[in-house]
Amino acid sequence: MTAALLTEAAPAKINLYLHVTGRRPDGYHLLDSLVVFAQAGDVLRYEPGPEPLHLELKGRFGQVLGHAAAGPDNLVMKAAAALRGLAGPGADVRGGRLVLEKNLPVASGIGGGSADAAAALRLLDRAWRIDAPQAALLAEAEKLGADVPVCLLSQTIRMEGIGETLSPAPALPDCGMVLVNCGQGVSTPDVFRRREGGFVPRADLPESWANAQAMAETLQALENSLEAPARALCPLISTALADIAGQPDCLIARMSGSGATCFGLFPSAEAASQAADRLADAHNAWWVWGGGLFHHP
Ligand SMILES: C[C@](O)(CO)[C@H](O)COP(=O)(O)OP(=O)(O)OC[C@H]1O[C@@H](n2ccc(N)nc2=O)[C@H](O)[C@@H]1O
Ligand SMILES: Nc1ncnc2c1ncn2[C@@H]1O[C@H](COP(=O)(O)OP(=O)(O)OP(=O)(O)O)[C@@H](O)[C@H]1O
Repeated sequence: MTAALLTEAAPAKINLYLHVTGRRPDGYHLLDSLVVFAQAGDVLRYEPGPEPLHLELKGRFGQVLGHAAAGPDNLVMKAAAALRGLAGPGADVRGGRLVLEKNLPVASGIGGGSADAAAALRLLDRAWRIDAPQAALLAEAEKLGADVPVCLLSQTIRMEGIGETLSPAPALPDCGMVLVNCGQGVSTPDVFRRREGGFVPRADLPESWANAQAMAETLQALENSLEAPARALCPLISTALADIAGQPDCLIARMSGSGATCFGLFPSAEAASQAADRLADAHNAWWVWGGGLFHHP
């Protein structure tokens, strides 16, 4: 198998809006969200070999997860273990080295760990010749985390239920995106626990938008229901949102997922990249990225 086939992108997930629409008896929250993926992401590589499967962490945020985090608790290794259970007689399950280039901040609302788990499912399904049906991969993804099914597909999609109900999204216009993370990890369960107030209805979306401006107008009327509790835990979210919104050409600034990463939408990838350069100059310890959306090959 060529190197290209043994490499998988794990793009960042961004919730353009996120409504908490209800709560299940087991405590999990029902959501309605428009999910897109950015060209920013982690990268997973696999070198098959005779030794037991193991994981190495590289990249700016590899250290944050720490050495111990390359063990069985890493979502990549959990995904590999789940995939072994799907292997039929024609499969060629091997050991070897997985290398995770961790470019995305950890516990940051852009699904880094979920994207890594999804990338591991896609990559090892191919490399080990398991060729599992997509429904079987989605079922394993669901067990690994609420965001893993959407990350398995890594395409613009509407996400409902607790994350498992995926349906086609409106056609997106061309646009650019800036991502800003202040460096403070935010725990997803803590943010859900701190949420106050009632539930928010499912959004009413058009079939498509004529341009990024029109999409931003729709999003202005929607919300991220987790933004208030996340701001209470991490006040720098408010600074990040104000700084993104203050950039020329910014159409809207919002928080993704359970935070703390915030995004801004721009009319083009170029405008986003210029805004990112300015934001990075102003906050050189923060993680800042600007560019286009990820389109699944
Ligand atoms: C906030 C989002 O990022 C939006 O895309 C996701 O819903 C969170 O997805 P995730 O990080 O993969 O979440 P999981 O690892 O499955 O769950 C972490 C914790 O978040 C809470 N949780 C998560 C998803 C959900 N729909 N309702 C919840 O209440 C639960 O307390 C759960 O124990
Ligand atoms: N490969 C991984 N990358 C990042 N975190 C991982 C990984 N494997 C396990 N984890 C654990 O998962 C926790 C959540 O990290 P992650 O980066 O996925 O959160 P998040 O960006 O808030 O995700 P979401 O948007 O899905 O809520 C981390 O605190 C970490 O301990």
